[in-house]
Amino acid sequence: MKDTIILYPALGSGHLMSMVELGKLILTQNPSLSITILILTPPNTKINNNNNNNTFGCEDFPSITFHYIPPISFPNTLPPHILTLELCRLSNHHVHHVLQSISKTSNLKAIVLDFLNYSTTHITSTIDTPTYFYYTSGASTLSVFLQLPTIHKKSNRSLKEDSHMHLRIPGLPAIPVADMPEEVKDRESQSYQVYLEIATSMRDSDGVIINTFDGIEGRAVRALSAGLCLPEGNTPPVFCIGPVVSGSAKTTGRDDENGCLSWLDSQPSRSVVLLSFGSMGRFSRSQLREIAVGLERSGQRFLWVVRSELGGGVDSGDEPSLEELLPEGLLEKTEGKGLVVRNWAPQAAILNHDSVGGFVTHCGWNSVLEAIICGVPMVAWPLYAEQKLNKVILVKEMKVALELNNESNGFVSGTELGERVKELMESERGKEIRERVSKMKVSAKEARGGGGSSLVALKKLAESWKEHSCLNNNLSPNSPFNLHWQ
Ligand SMILES: O=c1ccn([C@@H]2O[C@H](COP(=O)(O)OP(=O)(O)O[C@H]3O[C@H](CO)[C@@H](O)[C@H](O)[C@H]3O)[C@@H](O)[C@H]2O)c(=O)[nH]1
Repeated sequence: MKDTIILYPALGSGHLMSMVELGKLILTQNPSLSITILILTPPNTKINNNNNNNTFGCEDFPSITFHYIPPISFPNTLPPHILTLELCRLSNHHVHHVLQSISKTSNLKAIVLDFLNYSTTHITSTIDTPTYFYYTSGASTLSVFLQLPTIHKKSNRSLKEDSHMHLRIPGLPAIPVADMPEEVKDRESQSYQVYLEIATSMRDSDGVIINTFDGIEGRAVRALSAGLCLPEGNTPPVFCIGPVVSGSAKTTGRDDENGCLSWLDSQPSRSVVLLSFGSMGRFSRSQLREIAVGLERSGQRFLWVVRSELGGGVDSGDEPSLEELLPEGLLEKTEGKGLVVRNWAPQAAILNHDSVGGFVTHCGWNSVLEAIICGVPMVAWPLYAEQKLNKVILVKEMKVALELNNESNGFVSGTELGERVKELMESERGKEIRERVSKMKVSAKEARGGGGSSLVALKKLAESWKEHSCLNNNLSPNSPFNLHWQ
């Protein structure tokens, strides 16, 4: 029987693609393993059986197979982050059946859950297969999240009541409580309970795989690995195997549907600022106009991926035109010097283009890593989730980004944006940031090269799997857990 690792990404392309890349990395170092990736189907949609290894860029990895979890129907009115968690919870009985069936023909060596799929630990805790988490953000934010159960025990106040204070965590700069994710600021909220459970599950797991490397978060990685962040002594083993980025970030792939790459070909080296805000970042019309004003004032060349708030709700597809959204004449005035594209652009390949010299980012971790491996300095404009924490690390610790001043409601003025973009591209401080990120680009390559820290961590991880002898007997159809789900 073949030794098999199960990977279970959360819903959403960022989580799925990152896990697929992790699978490829594992196989590159351990070719005798086989990998099964479980894929959640978005609620109320049909299963897409047409996807095969080619769809995920796995044509060279026949040992990776994909298993689609059948779709679940439930009201689509939940906020996206709760919907993701709920879908996983409701899919657990399917996952149990899948594990049962795979265990008949393979030695299940380990299960790797996206941290958002923590509810599947209810299943994995009943079977004798080690459970690991894949944390798709950095070591610094992981250190912060792992504190939650400790903070919860020590105080009965909500973080929102202490927003003027700072958290002191070994290996990290002082973290303003105001920059903590909104989801964990109110103890009475559902999301607070969820993140508390995620943190507890990660602490209790067999290990946490982190998409980072020593060269960018060395202090945080060392403090975390040495158990300094959790003095109670329950730090899980951590494996920093990054940077794991999508295939297109590593190549100069010419998938250029909306002409971004050919437009960049006509621009001077390192002259263009990219503005792109992840898979979900959307702005109000007034904020979009202010960005336009700021870009014009900055005098810099730009490539801007515009995504507006939807008029009639996310599902209506009701989107105003660019002409309606942007100040009159902007597109004509900036012709040749600026390119505005709608909704999506091949970001990784753009960052890899020689003409790009700066990046205004929402601080999503994949975007941060893509910028670092291309040596592109950043302006940090966090929007939601753990992005404000990433900003603190990018600005205060790694010193590869400039911070934007915003109003209490998050609104950024055109003047502020224009000044920061200009500072990044033209000032001495911008030059220092560029030099620092260029060094990190080199260390990213070293981390993943022979003898590099990430390959060493990956080897350690694979050794921990080898130690586990196959004991899948608890997956028998009569196990108490099985009865529970029937
Ligand atoms: O026009 C676009 C916009 C995005 N991307 C790609 O989409 C991914 C976006 O990932 P990321 O930067 O991590 O942003 P989110 O999609 O917002 O990621 C979620 O997941 C991340 C990893 O856990 C968290 O750090 C973020 O806060 C959370 O919002 C990246 O690979 C981008 O290259 C494109 O290719 N084109």
